[in-house]
Amino acid sequence: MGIFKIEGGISLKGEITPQGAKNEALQILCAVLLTPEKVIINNIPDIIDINKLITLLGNLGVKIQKNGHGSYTFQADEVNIDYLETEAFKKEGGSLRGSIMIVGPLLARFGKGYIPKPGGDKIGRRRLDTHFEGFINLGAKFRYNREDHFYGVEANEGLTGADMLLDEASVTGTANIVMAAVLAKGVTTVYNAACEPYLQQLCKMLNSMGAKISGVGSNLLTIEGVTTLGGCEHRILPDMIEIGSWIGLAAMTKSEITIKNVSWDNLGLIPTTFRKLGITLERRGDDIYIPAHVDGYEVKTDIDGSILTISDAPWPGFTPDLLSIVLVVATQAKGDVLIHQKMFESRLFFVDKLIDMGAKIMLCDPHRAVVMGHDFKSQLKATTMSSPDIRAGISLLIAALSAKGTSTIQNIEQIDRGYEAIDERLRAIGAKIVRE
Ligand SMILES: CC(=O)N[C@H]1[C@@H](OP(=O)(O)OP(=O)(O)OC[C@H]2O[C@@H](n3ccc(=O)[nH]c3=O)[C@H](O)[C@@H]2O)O[C@H](CO)[C@@H](O)[C@@H]1O
Ligand SMILES: C=C(OP(=O)(O)O)C(=O)O
Repeated sequence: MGIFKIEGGISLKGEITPQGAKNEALQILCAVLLTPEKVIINNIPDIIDINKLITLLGNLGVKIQKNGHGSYTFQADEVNIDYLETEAFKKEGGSLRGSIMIVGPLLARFGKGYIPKPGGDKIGRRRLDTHFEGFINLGAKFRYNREDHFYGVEANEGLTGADMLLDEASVTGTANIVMAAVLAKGVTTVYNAACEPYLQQLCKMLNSMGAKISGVGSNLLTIEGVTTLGGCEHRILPDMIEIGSWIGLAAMTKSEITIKNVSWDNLGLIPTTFRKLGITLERRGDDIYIPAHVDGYEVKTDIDGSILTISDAPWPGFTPDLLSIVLVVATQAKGDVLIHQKMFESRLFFVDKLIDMGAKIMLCDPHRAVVMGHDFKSQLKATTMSSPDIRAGISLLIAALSAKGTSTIQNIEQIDRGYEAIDERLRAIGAKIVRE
């Protein structure tokens, strides 16, 4: 397993361009299974999770052609559905969270879809009930093999549209159900649908392939089933979680950074939330300019003077994937912040490492931590740490870049899962980071 050695306490300067969005790309790649025609996808990030999914599509018989950096053509005209029954699939298929979204398209097009219990971050319980309840509503039969944690759905007679109210606004669950419903007979309505830009992009892509989805961007989707879908060309949005990571990095290292081509209109509450921490962000065209915060940043309290709380919520609420980054940035703010991670119960435990580095954090319970900012009066101290999940990993990396001395981060595959060539890109703006 690789490590990063990071010499901290150095201000960075320059421009950084976000990669394509990991969580959108996972949905979009699964959607290529819905048509025998060619689908061109641009701005695909070159990261471990995405490359694993591309390999999985290849193993299923999808023809894959690389057109250039981040651009691929896929053609699923000879899908080998029997691959789903192989030992190789049982081993590989569950190695990332995103692979769960092959089930909806396969069920819709071939009448069956199987998946081993998917992997992804160990950040708490990650149920799949919403996905499978959705498929059952469309007429599929559910099979679960408890021994080897193998899930399956079958619909020999095809799928039929239905009205459904999801038990929670699951991101991958909504994507899976939508991809099944586009080829079902009749009309499906999905209420309490997730509506992140990832899903809006998926629906736009499916509509450009001939699907009939309305309500895109809302929590009520109406899907009129069609019999076939055709090819298309799609471009993935910049990764909003990466953008948030760079905002946090800039503030915490007092760096002047411009984040290029961020697609502002798709950032939701992200700029507002960082501004609540006292961080200055300027919109320059479609870029974000962050000046060097030489005098630090001061947390804004609520109107009544009570302590600022930053919590996650389904879109258009603040994404849970940025709370670890907000937390690390708060360790150097002037003022206190309560971080409330509502969705996942094991995502805050990494604060132990920040406490070791000298941060003032009180973990109240698995969901809540109070951070008392140092206002740069005390610098974090370098240490050796291991990254438990992708976003904790980047947060620890940001902490290391701001800390005094040389830190070591182990288990960097966690970071590489979601951030493309992160060491190279950070070196380009002046970071002292080495991969060993
Ligand atoms: C590959 C991918 O796209 N992964 C993202 C996706 O995961 P994923 O699609 O797996 O996450 P879900 O949206 O299904 O749910 C995430 C967690 O939040 C809980 N929950 C969800 C909805 C809700 O209204 N209330 C609620 O409590 C669920 O029980 C679960 O524990 O969405 C998560 C939530 O934004 C993100 O952290 C992940 O990065
Ligand atoms: C939790 C995440 O990813 P995954 O759902 O793939 O584990 C994430 O992107 O922050």
